[in-house]
Amino acid sequence: MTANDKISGALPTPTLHAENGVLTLEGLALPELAEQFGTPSYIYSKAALTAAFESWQQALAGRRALVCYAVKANSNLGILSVFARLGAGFDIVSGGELARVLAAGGHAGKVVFSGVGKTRDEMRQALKAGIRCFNVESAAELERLDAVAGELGVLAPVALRVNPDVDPKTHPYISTGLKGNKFGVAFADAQALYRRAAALPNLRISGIACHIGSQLLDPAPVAEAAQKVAGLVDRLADDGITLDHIDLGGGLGIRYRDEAPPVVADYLAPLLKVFEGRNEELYFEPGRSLVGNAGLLLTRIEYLKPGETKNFVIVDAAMNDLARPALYDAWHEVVEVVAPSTESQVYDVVGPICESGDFLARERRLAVAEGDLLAILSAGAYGMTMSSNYNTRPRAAEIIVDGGQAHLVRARETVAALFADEKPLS
Ligand SMILES: Cc1ncc(COP(=O)(O)O)c(C=O)c1O
Ligand SMILES: N[C@@H](CCCC[NH3+])C(=O)O
Repeated sequence: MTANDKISGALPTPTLHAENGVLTLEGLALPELAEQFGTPSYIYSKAALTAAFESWQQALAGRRALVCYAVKANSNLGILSVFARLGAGFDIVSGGELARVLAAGGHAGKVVFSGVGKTRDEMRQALKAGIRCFNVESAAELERLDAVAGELGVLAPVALRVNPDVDPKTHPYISTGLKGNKFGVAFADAQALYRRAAALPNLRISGIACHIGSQLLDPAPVAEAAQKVAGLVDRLADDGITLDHIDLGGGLGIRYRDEAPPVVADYLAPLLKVFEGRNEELYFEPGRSLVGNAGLLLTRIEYLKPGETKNFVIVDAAMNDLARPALYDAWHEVVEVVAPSTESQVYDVVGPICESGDFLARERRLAVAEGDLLAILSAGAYGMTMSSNYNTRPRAAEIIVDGGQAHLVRARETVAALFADEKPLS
């Protein structure tokens, strides 16, 4: 077995390699990045981000379509600027995300605004910026948007997010298109709501949207939802309501462990078949599939702690940095950054936070010693964006590597900054 084999087998990030027994991302050695930027740090590969975006664009070539990156997956300005330059649109769920997109050089005219709880302020902000479309999620929101647009003297472009009641066969916390979910308007109510929207003076009906869930590995439920939506679009046309776009949401899954998600072209094929011969522009809102495997979390081992029933590796990253394992029992591959020379043992990889749920991985065979580095893979999506300051832990630094250069795109937080806006009671 070579030193490289000892690090790992197939790595899910296309630009992550083992070279002479050391993990490198776009040719940059992870131990040197740890020296330069400290740990824990999120490290992303621009080439991997670009390749992921291009696979969407290639799969949609020849079709009028807009890929709106779902900002919630990773909202760092560096990441957003990469996608903005590649021509992406953006799917946002808050005024904060809109501000980020604009600060990163994204165009408001390519922004769609999803979410069930848009405030009046957020509506005003988005209308003034001139976003492409509001994905409206309830009757009450429709009325509010009409009123806010009326006050500003503008027309609000709208799509209704419909709930097609299709089972996406994913984790219950991240399925969004079933009847019991808070998202979207009931399919059966959609036609009447479109008629209502058409009667409101300050709305311009633009499209229809749906999103059934995340980490989808099977294209069939999405195609089923698309079929339902296409039927509804035809019934709306019979009512004299014509739509210029159909937004099919995000959801394509990635490989964390041994999943076999379809490549983008195979995921889209059954969907595109549904829309063959139709003229509506298609929008997509992928998040995870664009960033998930373009990033990793680099962490250093503080202690090895043999336990009574299990062994622990205590690292300097924790559930505040990467919440997915604690929240969903999600699996992230953990890899030694330097080919090990010691014997392996089975460990739980845990952080310093005072919660038994503070684990990053459980029951992993690792050959490690105090001070070694570990890479937690597939951490580019819903990693940093779901991080917190629990236990007054400053959040990690974020770095984008690009063709041999490493760019710090978010400095590590300082403890002082964490309570700068607080004061003791006088
Ligand atoms: C409306 C909407 N669009 C897009 C996404 C992005 O999903 P994913 O990261 O699974 O592609 C989500 C999250 O599930 C969402 O709720
Ligand atoms: N946060 C979830 C995905 C949520 C999708 C948002 N609609 C995850 O880490 O898998």
